[in-house]
Amino acid sequence: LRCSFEECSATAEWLLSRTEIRPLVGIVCGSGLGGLAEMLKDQMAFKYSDIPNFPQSTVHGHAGRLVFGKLKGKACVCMQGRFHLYEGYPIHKVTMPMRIFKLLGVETVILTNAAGGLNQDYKVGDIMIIKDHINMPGFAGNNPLAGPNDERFGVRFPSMSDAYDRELLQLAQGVGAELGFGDFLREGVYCVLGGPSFETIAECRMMNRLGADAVGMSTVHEVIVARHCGMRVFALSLITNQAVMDYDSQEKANHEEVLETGQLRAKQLERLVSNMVTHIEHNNNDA
Ligand SMILES: O=P(O)(O)O[C@@H]1C[C@H](O)[C@@H](CO)O1
Ligand SMILES: Nc1nc2[nH]cnc2c(=O)[nH]1
Repeated sequence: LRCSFEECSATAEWLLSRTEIRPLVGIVCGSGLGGLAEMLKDQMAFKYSDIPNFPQSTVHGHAGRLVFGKLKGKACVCMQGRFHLYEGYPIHKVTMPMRIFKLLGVETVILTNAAGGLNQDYKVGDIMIIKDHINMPGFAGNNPLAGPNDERFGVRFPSMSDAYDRELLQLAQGVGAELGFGDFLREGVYCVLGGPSFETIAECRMMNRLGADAVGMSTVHEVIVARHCGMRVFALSLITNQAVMDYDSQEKANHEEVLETGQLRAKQLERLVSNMVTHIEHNNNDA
């Protein structure tokens, strides 16, 4: 079976036998946002290539390491590099790390990504808290839960109307306001596409009309699998570029700009995430 319970358990046990850290929070770093992992203290890092059954990172800006450590005293695990559909991985491989998180004991997942801004009020450098998503590959049947369902992970038909935890969203708003980030902190809808080509002008206009505020190539698949197995989810997008909506514009989306904007806002993003982590409540606080 693809990414079966047994396969995921073997990977989780391999990791648990090599570190004493028992993470309650799992973090995923988006393009150019790998600095988040560097915040962890008492680090223990594994290269993806050394972890049994783990995919490899192939994208510039995604280091390919799983880092365990403490963030302000809280045990965390951080993916420094994620997997995308356009790398050629089947969708269940893209999301497999969420099941590993679950089997490591993670209760809360924090996902980050770099995204293009569709909302005309957004500026490059804005941080958008994701309140909901539009799953374009899902419309075409490409859902990470397609195939036989293993009840040990979750139910056949999981709800997605509560995908993004509202308490965590409130917490992020509060922490953001305390840090003085109000001017560039937003809340909106993220739309995922398969990539790797960036979208056309007509596609951007369409998504905007459909209610999307930002567009990207990740996160949603991971959210679905994380929710399926009962972890709480918080996600945010760094708006690294304005989606091109106008035929008179000479702008063109490019990955270099995405990584550069990541660097500009990295420190603020790290502060937002680390301050949030200190406030997250867990059922099991003995790790
Ligand atoms: O992993 P994320 O979603 O942050 O990466 C985005 C989407 C593409 O992988 C890349 C495009 O620049 O950034
Ligand atoms: N699809 C998509 N992904 C992105 N990641 C960062 N910027 C963009 C963008 O404009 N479009």
